[in-house]
Amino acid sequence: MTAGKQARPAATKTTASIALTVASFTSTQFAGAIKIPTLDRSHSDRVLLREDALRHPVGGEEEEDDCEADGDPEEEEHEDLRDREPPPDGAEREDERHRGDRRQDAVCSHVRHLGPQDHRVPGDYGCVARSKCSPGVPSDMETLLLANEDVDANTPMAELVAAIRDAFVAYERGNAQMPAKSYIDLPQYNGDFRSMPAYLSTDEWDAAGIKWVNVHPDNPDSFDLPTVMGTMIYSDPENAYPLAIMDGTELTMKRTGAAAAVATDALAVEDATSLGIVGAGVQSYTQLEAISEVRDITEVVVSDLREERVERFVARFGDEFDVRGGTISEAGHCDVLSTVTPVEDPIVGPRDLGPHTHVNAMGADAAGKHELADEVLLAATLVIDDYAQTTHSGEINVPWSAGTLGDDDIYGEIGEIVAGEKTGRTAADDVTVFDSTGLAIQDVAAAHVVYAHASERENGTAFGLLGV
Ligand SMILES: NC(=O)C1=CN([C@@H]2O[C@H](COP(=O)(O)OP(=O)(O)OC[C@H]3O[C@@H](n4cnc5c(N)ncnc54)[C@H](O)[C@@H]3O)[C@@H](O)[C@H]2O)C=CC1
Ligand SMILES: CC(=O)C(=O)O
Repeated sequence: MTAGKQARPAATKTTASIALTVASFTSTQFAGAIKIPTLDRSHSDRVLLREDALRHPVGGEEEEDDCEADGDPEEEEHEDLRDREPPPDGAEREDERHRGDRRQDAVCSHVRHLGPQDHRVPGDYGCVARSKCSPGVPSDMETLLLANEDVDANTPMAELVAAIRDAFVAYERGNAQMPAKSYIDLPQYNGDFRSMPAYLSTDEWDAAGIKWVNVHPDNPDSFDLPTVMGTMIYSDPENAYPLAIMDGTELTMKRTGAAAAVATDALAVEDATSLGIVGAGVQSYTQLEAISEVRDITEVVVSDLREERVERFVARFGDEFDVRGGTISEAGHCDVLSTVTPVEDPIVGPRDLGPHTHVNAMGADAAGKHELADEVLLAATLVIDDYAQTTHSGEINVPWSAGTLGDDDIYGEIGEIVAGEKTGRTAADDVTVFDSTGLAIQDVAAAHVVYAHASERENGTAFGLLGV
């Protein structure tokens, strides 16, 4: 065990969050974040637009009376397994979409550029959009339907990584409510459903929602569908209005990559330049996209049982990185390794890793899944995302249930590190492991980013879901 490693039992979790975790495996905590501006001026102040701050350096007090966004939040195009065309620029898609006039009034607002007193690190999103509308009787409210391409086009990765970091901090400080992920197991279909509700409050915004998501590993071969598909409902925490319904599939890919990036930033060697990926499926793409935001990755080694997946990955990133297929051990000897497979028998042993490799163990997110050999977990500085979820369904769930690995072997939660309560990698650390199960607060934070940009750019389709 690495010097300085400490136990991280559940009992040390903040009272509010652990109480909810233990008390409820059903979804009762709803509500979302970005505000319907017609209702409340103060709440609409919380819509955060990082790009605007990039256009207007911190320090200005300038105010504008419109909320047009002229930036493209994600220049980089992204492909998924289903060969979709890269999304057009969101601003250019406006004409293609139905849009209610009243929603334009509701969405539009006023952009206040942050002064120095507003600047904060981490998670500096820049400026704050707010409504110029007065509070009033709720009427003509509409819900924004955001399809896959809308989510993709409105999720700038650097901003998402910052938002996920903030979400981990909020959770650590007890400013989030997140029942543990609940599962509906469907062994007859080799799959399951999960419900993932959360509310979180950062220094500058609060947000809430729920993701309904599945894992069906046979889907690609049997139905030409992704293994993981999700639907996200993003609601106003103040009045519970459903602000948006968005594709949770793309959202999951992005926020899973962003979580790995936050952990990599905290735990990988500073000068990491190489990334290995084991499992070249849907989630693998955003591992590279996100991790390259926090380290100067130049070399990538990707490993998969299926050669066509490796080839596809190499084709996607070959122009940007020195990327090649390789063995698990070659991938594991990179500075950073992300494992994103659904295996139940470990495929990464101690000899497959370099002396200082940081491993993002992303694939194990259900009871029985297990990618890394127990020897790796026991020798590593082991960081988890959430005690209740990782002991139930994360990378450690199998050895923890067997008693092979105990609480004393867990160094801490990622929130403790990014909140500054525990140190990240030190010179004494060898292999580090981040055990990610995927937290609902990640989805809510990601939805917050998507909704802010999509509504600002008037992307998506607004419709009167509730008729109020
Ligand atoms: N931690 C988190 O937040 C999340 C975790 N996941 C989990 O990540 C895993 C991957 O998800 P997707 O990429 O969506 O699935 P996918 O089905 O698209 O990709 C999985 C890949 O793993 C490969 N693979 C399977 N066994 C392998 C082995 N022994 N060696 C090398 N490669 C192997 C498959 O050929 C496939 O290319 C799943 O277990 C999923 O449940 C998914 C989303 C979020
Ligand atoms: C699939 C899953 O468990 C997640 O999105 O966290």
